[in-house]
Amino acid sequence: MAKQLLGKEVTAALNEKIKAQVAELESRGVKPTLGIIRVGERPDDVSYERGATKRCETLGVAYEKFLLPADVTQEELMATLDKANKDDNIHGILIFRPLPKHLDEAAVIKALKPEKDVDGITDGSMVGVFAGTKQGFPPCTPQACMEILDHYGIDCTGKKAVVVGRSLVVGKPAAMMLLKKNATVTVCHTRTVDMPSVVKEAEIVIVAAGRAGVVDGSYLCAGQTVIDVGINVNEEGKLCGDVKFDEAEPVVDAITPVPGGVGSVTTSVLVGHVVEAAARTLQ
Ligand SMILES: NC(=O)C1=CN([C@@H]2O[C@H](COP(=O)(O)OP(=O)(O)OC[C@H]3O[C@@H](n4cnc5c(N)ncnc54)[C@H](OP(=O)(O)O)[C@@H]3O)[C@@H](O)[C@H]2O)C=CC1
Ligand SMILES: Nc1nc(=O)c2c([nH]1)NC[C@@H]1CN(c3ccc(C(=O)N[C@@H](CCC(=O)O)C(=O)O)cc3)C=[N+]21
Repeated sequence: MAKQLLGKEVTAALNEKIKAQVAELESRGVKPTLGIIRVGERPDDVSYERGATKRCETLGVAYEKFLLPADVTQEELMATLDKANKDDNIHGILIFRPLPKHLDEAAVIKALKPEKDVDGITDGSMVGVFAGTKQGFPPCTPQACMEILDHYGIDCTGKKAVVVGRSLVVGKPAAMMLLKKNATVTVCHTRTVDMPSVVKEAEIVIVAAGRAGVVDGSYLCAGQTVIDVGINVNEEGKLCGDVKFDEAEPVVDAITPVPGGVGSVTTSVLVGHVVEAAARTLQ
């Protein structure tokens, strides 16, 4: 039976640190505040927003929502972003993605102030992850994966790691972060040949494909740590990951559940970035 790597154990430690920083900032007259820009009502945007705002509330961080209709024009969206960029009382900005197809996402990302890029989507933040320099913030989800590994003392040095997925939000930055931790990293995607044997070779597996059950028991073996990033809704309307948990759990050493794993750590990391962005304005 695998050890379960629980988000709430990881967030407990993170949250204490964040609360202390919030108290310190408040004593200096700063209330850390997150600006949330949401276009339309996509269910996964709404559920991420719910998780993020709840986390803000429990940690004493304020938030302001900018809700725009799904058919908003590029000009209106840019004007909203400009307002949030210029507002000194907003320290971090979260823009849900992907944006509806009629909008120019690249132009929106370009316009976001790097200091407020708490979700790590600007080019500057990416350079930070890839070159190891400190600008912007690392994307929250892959950072949450690293927080889980760190919290449970899972050392990556010299280990074989596989990342399933190569998106700019999760897969690619996760691979860079594992590399920084001295793992030997392989990245799988839809064109990978014989994925089961590639994944089976790894000691650390991060799965971010966005397909329920894409990794089953045939990919896994004893000795592995599995981090399941996927958030999918199954036929019964329940949240489930990209890994077949029932097949993985009896086999591997350690695994994150969905829900209760990466997702809950992601929101703490996000709020931590807002607090850090607020602190940087005082430096
Ligand atoms: N826990 C959290 O906080 C968060 C969770 N998520 C979840 O993580 C998952 C991934 O998100 P995201 O990276 O944005 O998704 P994308 O759809 O942008 O990327 C998915 C990646 O997985 C690869 N992939 C898809 N299917 C397969 C397959 N059958 N075999 C191998 N590779 C495959 C794709 O390959 P190719 O490039 O070849 O198409 C692509 O690189 C989603 O379930 C999302 O909901 C996302 C953000 C935050
Ligand atoms: N710029 C941007 N960054 C994102 O990271 C991003 C995005 N846009 N658009 C939408 C997707 C989807 N996504 C979710 C994250 C958590 C839950 C979720 O359900 N979280 C639960 C916990 C789930 C669990 O415990 O695993 C919670 O926080 O309470 C859902 C969806 C982020 N995304």
